[in-house]
Amino acid sequence: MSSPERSAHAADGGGADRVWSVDDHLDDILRRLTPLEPIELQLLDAQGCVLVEDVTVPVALPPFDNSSMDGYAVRVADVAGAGEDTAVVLKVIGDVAAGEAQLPTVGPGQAARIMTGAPLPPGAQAVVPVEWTDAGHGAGPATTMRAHSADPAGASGEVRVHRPVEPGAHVRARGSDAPVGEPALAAGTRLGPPQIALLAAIGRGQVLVRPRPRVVVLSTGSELVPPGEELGPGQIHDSNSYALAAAAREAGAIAYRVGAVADDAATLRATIEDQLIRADLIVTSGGVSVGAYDVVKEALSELEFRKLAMQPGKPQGFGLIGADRTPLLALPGNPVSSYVSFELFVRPVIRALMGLEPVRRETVTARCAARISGSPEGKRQFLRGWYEDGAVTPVGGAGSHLVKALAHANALIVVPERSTGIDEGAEVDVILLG
Ligand SMILES: Nc1nc2c(c(=O)[nH]1)N[C@H]1C(S)=C(S)[C@@H](COP(=O)(O)OP(=O)(O)OC[C@H]3O[C@@H](n4cnc5c(N)ncnc54)[C@H](O)[C@@H]3O)O[C@H]1N2
Ligand code: MOO
Repeated sequence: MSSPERSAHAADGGGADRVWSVDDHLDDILRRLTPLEPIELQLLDAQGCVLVEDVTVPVALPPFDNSSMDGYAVRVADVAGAGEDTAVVLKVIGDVAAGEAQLPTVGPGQAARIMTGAPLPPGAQAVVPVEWTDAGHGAGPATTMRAHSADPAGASGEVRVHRPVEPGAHVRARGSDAPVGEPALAAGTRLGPPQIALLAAIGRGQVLVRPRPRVVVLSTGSELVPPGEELGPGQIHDSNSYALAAAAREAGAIAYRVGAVADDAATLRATIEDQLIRADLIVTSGGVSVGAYDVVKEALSELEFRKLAMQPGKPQGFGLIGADRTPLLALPGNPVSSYVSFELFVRPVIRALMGLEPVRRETVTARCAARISGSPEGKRQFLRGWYEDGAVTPVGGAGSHLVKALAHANALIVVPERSTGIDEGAEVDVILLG
């Protein structure tokens, strides 16, 4: 936080007239949250979640010595003298396919056909790839084995081996990936596809994680109609509930979008109370300013409604509601304001509930490709921009109704409280979106 902001905040003191800085508002919200209780989830349901247990390897990975090639399991001494012109002839005693439980024993002068992933049979010490043999066909070097169904006799007869092998060649030793008892994943690890692969490989069907928060999103406004429906006089399409639900999902939450609620405090209150049963977090848009129809304020008097030193996103509401003290963030209704507010406050809340760090998006420094002017002094302004190759170009103006420009931006340009603009070519902080 910059020092001018601190002093602005200090000057405001506490109380209802206090103007909150962006950082103080977020810190205050985060301070009043507790991460969700860990639960056991099936592996795929745990994707993206944070592990809260240390997982150790219960069975060796791989669990048995197995072949890394399609070929022949052999005794090393038998093929020591094999060469291009001095093929060694071995008796083929059977097939070992992946999943085979009954293994033939490979004796001196013998070989077993073996497939990738199949257990190395007793007696064998290495695998000769099929390309180093005649595959049992009596001709020159083979490139492949014929399918067992087309060539069942290939599992018997003789094979000519053209090259020697070292002990352990083309064999993946038991425990060579992870021995029994070794730490597999530590508590605090976020489970992406590779971590899920490891958990599945070591046989874990479910794991203890912090779950994804269930986020109920609802918009308020009697002017709102869903996309897909015709607009009547004075009506607009509800874009916020869609944007916020999409953003919640992208942040890792399970989002439930509730249709727009009309500007009626009793209806809004009843709708929110109905939703509490399935909510770890409620996000509303609209109805938090100073108008006569600003129903969120009216319906949710237990929330704290604040003015923030930011643009867009000045009016914000926050509180814990219902018996379970469910956090509720009431965002302003202007579409850009609600989205920017989501990025700055709701996304960190979702991540904090999931135990994910860092909770804030990455900020980089960029060269400003065009002059920015008219930023409100004393407020942190978040302009939409396109960031590429270390430079950022403003997209659209500062208006908090400019949804199209928002859709063509990939970053938020942060104009600090002390500045009223940014010179072309000057350095500026940029929050990267997506
Ligand atoms: N006299 C004042 N008026 C306003 C102030 C102020 O300080 N004094 N603050 C302005 C600022 S800043 C903002 S932001 C807005 C916030 O107002 P609300 O949160 O009460 O939002 P609404 O009035 O419900 O709507 C504002 C605007 O956004 C449109 N909207 C609302 N919901 C949606 C939606 N789901 N999808 C698309 N568009 C939506 C709505 O139609 C309005 O145009 O207040 C300023 N006013
Ligand atoms: O502060 Mo409002 O959020 O500009 O549009």
